[in-house]
Parts: sequence; structure tokens; C-alpha cells
Amino acid sequence: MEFQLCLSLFTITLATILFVRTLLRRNRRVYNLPPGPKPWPIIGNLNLIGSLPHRSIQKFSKQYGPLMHLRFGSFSVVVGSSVEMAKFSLKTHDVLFIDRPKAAAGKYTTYNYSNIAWSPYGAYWLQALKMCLTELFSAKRLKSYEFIRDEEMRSLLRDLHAAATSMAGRAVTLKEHLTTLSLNVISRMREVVDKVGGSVITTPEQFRWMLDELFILNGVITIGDSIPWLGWLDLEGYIRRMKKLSNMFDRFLEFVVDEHENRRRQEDMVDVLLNVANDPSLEVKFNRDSVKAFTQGFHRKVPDLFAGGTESSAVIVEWAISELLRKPEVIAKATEELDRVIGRNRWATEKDIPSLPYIDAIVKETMRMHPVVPLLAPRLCREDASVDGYDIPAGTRVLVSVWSIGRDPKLWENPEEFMPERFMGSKIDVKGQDFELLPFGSGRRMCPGYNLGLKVIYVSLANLLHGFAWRLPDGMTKEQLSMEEVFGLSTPRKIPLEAVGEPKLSTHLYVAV
Ligand code: HEM
Repeated sequence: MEFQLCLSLFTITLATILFVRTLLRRNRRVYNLPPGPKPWPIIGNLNLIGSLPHRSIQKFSKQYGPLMHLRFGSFSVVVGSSVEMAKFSLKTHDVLFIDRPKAAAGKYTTYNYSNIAWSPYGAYWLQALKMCLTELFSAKRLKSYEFIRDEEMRSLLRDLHAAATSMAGRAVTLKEHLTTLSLNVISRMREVVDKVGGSVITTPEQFRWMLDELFILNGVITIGDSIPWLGWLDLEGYIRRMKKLSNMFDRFLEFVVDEHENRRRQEDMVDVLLNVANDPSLEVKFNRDSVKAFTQGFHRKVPDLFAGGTESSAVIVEWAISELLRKPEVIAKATEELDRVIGRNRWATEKDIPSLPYIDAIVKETMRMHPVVPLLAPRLCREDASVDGYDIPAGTRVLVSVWSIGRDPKLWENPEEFMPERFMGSKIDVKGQDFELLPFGSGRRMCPGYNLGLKVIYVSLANLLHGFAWRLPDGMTKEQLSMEEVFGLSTPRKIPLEAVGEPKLSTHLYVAV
């Protein structure tokens, strides 16, 4: 009897749900969505997206065209893979696509969307962007920190020279040096110890782990990001990892902010952030979490802040050297340019950048083939839009595949070939105006740190090539060098590059402070 009652109740509830759904669907506008693979119930097309989403997407856009519709669980995703589609979403209708979708990483690892990259479109983001442009990355501010970047560069070269000398012809792991540099100079860090309790807050090893974890977790799409009603299960364990990371970071960032508040010197970007946060004229208040979120978001990217190197720059430089090791003739041309312009008695500086067009071409070619953010950061469509007869409903997540654009044979001759010469004499730049090459994105949501990033990339690459003759480890051929990548917030090499760098200049140049 009880069973029958339950069954009737269940049937009535189900019938009501179906009836309401049919009514709602009848009133819903029918959209003409762009073409794309047929989605499965619940998961949509997630089964088609492998561990390298940019490559899966490139494959499908060849089949479905430059504007493609996918379903990631409960959400519609539109991917633009051509110059026209990039222009449409990043320039012509920039304001329609200026928002960011919500994701667990933004919530748990950046103080509930308090950093700039995850912050939704609105007064808070506008004010944060203004602060970036006028306070943190203004030409004047970047210039005033040039000496720190120079100091870091010399420390990298000294460090590599010492490693090369002690290793006597054996390979070094280049990226380790590029990032160890940043760790060494992060607050000139050894161990961060609580001054009152005496307990260790963060060791350099923990800090390195935290940074890696931050980059990994900010690049993942959790099941809950695509299928929110399954989020609570945390099937992949990502949320647990995010919460753990967030606690560890918070202890560290509390320490950093406290220290800066107590010493109150005008030295680095945390001081600048604190000054801005304390400005009573701000329309939207930046609280302590904002300062911590900006600090955390920037530290690996902004040499000025903790005087560290940059993850994105390190990734790009590592890719550039990897490509060059497969093309000795490119190294020879770069060396010729450096010898001619810089000479063998000094290092390259930021002032030399305009005089090094071949180095510039290598950097552009590296960013074309290895964009650090191959699908740019996801955007959210704020209102219904249409393009080429297709609809993009409000709430759709929008990706721009700069990976596909950079490998489009209609735009690039032999796109899989590393050929810096293609940029010699070309007007194409990376600053968001040329839609064939958008490593920093474009429009109002474009990377605000691009100028700084470029300075670091140019000078480190120029000096790595100027100061060292690079070759593959003994016994390894260029065909054996893996060029696989991993997808995340940055897209680094899967296997860190190991290479032998033989010092080329007089010893005193490396050891001089
Ligand atoms: C060095 C190489 C770098 C590359 C290739 C790079 C690339 C990018 C890309 C593709 C985006 C997304 C743009 C979009 O949605 O259209 C972005 C956003 C951002 N980048 Fe960079 N970036 C780099 C360095 C930096 C540096 C040094 C900083 C300095 C702090 C920085 C800070 C940011 C911020 C705050 C955003 C979010 C902007 C927003 O959502 O309003 N980036 N970056």
C-alpha cells in the first residue's frame, strides 16, 4: 500500500516537472546555433575534449568551421577560430563579450573572484583595470623598476654561468633556472617565518609547489564548472586541492601584506597596491582580500612585485630555445645580429630591443606556434548576439582559438614550420591590433601586463643567446627532442627542456654584479 502511494506521488511529480519543462521550452526563443558536434545528454561534448583542449578544438573547427558550437555539460560554448571571428568578439562587439564566466578556480583560489582576470565585468573590474594601467604598468612605473629587472637578468646569467661551469658540458634544466631565479628574488626569500610565533609559514620548496599548483588549478575545468549540480561531489578532487592551496596562500599573503604595512616603504608593487587600497576617493573599495588577490595573481608574472621572473615569460623563452635547438641556422643568424648590435663586451638591455629585429621575429614566431593561452581566457556573452546568420545566446561561453589562428594555412605559409623570417619586414605585431597574432588577446579585456611581459621575454632571450652557445645534450638528436605541451593556465613543455649552454663571453661579464 505504502509502495503504491510512493509510486503515485513519484509519477505525479515527474509529470508536473515534464509539463512545466514543456511549457518553458515552448516560450523559449529558438536559436540558430553555429554548427558543431552533436552533444550527449548531461556531458554535452566534454567526451570529445581531450587533455589538450586547444588541439581537440582545432581538429573539430576544421570540420565545423571558424564558428563552432559545443556543449560543455550544461553550458553552450562558442569557439571562434578565424581572424574574422576574433575581430567580431574581441573588437567589433568587445563590450558584448567582456564578461568572464564563473569557475571554481576564481571562487576558491582568487578570494571569490577578487583578482582582475576572474573578476566579472563591472565597477570593481573597471577600477582594477584602471589601477593596472595608471599605477602598476604605466610607462613611468615600468621604467622605474627597470633596474630591478636588470639586476634579475644578471643574476640569471651568473647563475647559469655557474651551473654551466660546474656541470662541465652536461645539460641544465633551463626552466628551473628561469623560475628559480624568480623564487630566489621573491622577497629575497629563504624561509618565511612568523615573527611572533616563530613557526615556518612557507619554505621555498612549499612556495614553488604553491605556484605550480596555482597555475595547474587555474587552468582546469572542473566537472562542477560544466555540470553545476554535480559540483558538490568534487569527483576529481580539484575543489579540495583549491581549498588547501587557498589556505596555504592566505597564510603567506597575510604575512606579506602585514610586512609591507609595517615597514611602509615605497618599494614594490605591494606598497603601490596598499596605497591604492587606502585611497579614500575610490568609488569601489579595495579591501584586504583585493590586495591579497592582486598580489597573488601578479607575483609570478610581475618581476617588479617580488622582483621575480615571470612564469609566462619563462614558458615562452623555454619554447623559443627549444625551437632554436632544432634550427641551428636560426641561432647563427641571431648570434650574428647580437654580435653586430651589442658586441661581445656587454649584455643586451631593454634599450637595445628596437635594434634587434631578428630577436623580435623569433619572439613573434614562438608566440605564434606556442601561444601561452591558446584559447585566450574564456569570455561570457552578455546579451544575445548574431554573426554570419548564427545566434550566440546570452550566457554562452566564448573561446577564441589563437592556437588554430596561428596554425591556419590560409594565413601562414608552412604553419607547422618555425620560420622567424616570416616576420622580418612584416608589420604584424603582438599588441592586440593584428588579429592573425593575438598571444595577449585584444580589446578591453586584453592582457594589461603585455608590455612588461614583452620586455622580460626580449631581454632574457637576447641574453641567453648572447651569453651562451646552446646545444642538445650529448647523444640527443633534434628529432628526439619532444615538443609536446601540457594545457593549463600557461601551456609549457610537457618535458622540461634540458640543454647544454656553453658560456661565450668573458668570465668577468657573468660574475660582475
Ligand atoms: C609574458 C607573457 C604573457 C602572456 C602571453 C599573457 C597573455 C594573456 C592573455 C591571453 C590574457 C587573456 C586576454 C583575453 O581575455 O583576451 C591575459 C590576461 C591577463 N594578463 Fe597576461 N600575459 C602575459 C603576461 C602578463 C603579465 C606580466 C601580467 C602582469 C601582471 C599579466 C596580467 C594579466 C591580467 C591581470 C589579465 C586579466 C585581464 C582581465 O581579465 O581584465 N599578464 N594575459
